[in-house]
Amino acid sequence: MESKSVQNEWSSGVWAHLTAVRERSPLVQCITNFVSMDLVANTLLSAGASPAMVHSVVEIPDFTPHIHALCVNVGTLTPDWLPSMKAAAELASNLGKPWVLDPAAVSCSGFRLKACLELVELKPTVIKGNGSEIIALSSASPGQTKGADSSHESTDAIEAAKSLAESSGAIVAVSGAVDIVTDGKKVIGVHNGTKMMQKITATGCSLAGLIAAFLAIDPLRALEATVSAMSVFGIAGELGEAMAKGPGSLRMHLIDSLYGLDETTVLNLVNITRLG
Ligand SMILES: Nc1ncnc2c1ncn2[C@@H]1O[C@H](COP(=O)(O)OP(=O)(O)O)[C@@H](O)[C@H]1O
Ligand SMILES: Cc1ncsc1CCOP(=O)(O)O
Ligand SMILES: [Mg+2]
Repeated sequence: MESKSVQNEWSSGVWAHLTAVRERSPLVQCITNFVSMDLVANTLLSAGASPAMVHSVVEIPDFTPHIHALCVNVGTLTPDWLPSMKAAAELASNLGKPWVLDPAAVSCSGFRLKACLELVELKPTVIKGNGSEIIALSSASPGQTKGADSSHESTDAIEAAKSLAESSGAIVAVSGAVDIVTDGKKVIGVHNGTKMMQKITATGCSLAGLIAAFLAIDPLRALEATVSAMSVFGIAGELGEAMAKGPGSLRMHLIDSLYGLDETTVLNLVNITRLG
């Protein structure tokens, strides 16, 4: 159990990050899958950020220099999308802009795994996946696939996450019942969220987009910004579930709750611990 003062430090950090996103409204470029475009954009808007789903390779040289952060998600990857992802990632890295890689459903095919390994070479600030995705990417081998869903607990992926963080230089975030965030040494657990979030497609993708927005306002503290984004999204899910009748209405209430989050609620509900 964390001491009260450590918990308070995390809670006030989470609130400070959310306030900064609302005040500064960072521009977040998302090259994401077709399933998730709507929910990712609406999640970013509700949090106070400004989403732009710009993915054509011909637009990247003009547009990417203006963004504050980038999110790349391979959930519906085809060969013609990969050059855009690489161009945007490379430009973001060269310009010192933070970017997030979501290796969604990385185990679907050898093509997707190779693409993700190539994207990792372009130095993402954060890699966010579910347990199965992080285990597959870390070992560079696909294993069994359940598509975009995880067949592992996030806690099964702690060693894989640490090893991927060490080899890539990225912060690695594993979503699940407990969200795990590591820089390869420190391991932080975020205990916010609700099981029903798994029953809404693209909540993991939306979380990756939200992490990009939080990185935009605190790029030098990528681990803390990632922890804050995960906690905020989880709290919105918890509040949303209390009003929801099922996944359909949770989707709506999650967005509304994220939009309406206030300081007292955030300070009361943040649940973050050091796991290692
Ligand atoms: N069993 C659970 N309990 C609480 N929160 C969960 C649970 N499973 C997933 N979540 C939350 O749902 C969101 C999406 O995570 P996840 O389902 O792991 O992503 P993905 O859709 O990429 O597999 C995260 O905010 C995560 O914390
Ligand atoms: C169902 C599906 N199929 C390809 S991408 C995708 C969405 C995955 O979203 P998430 O990773 O947030 O569950
Ligand atoms: Mg996912």
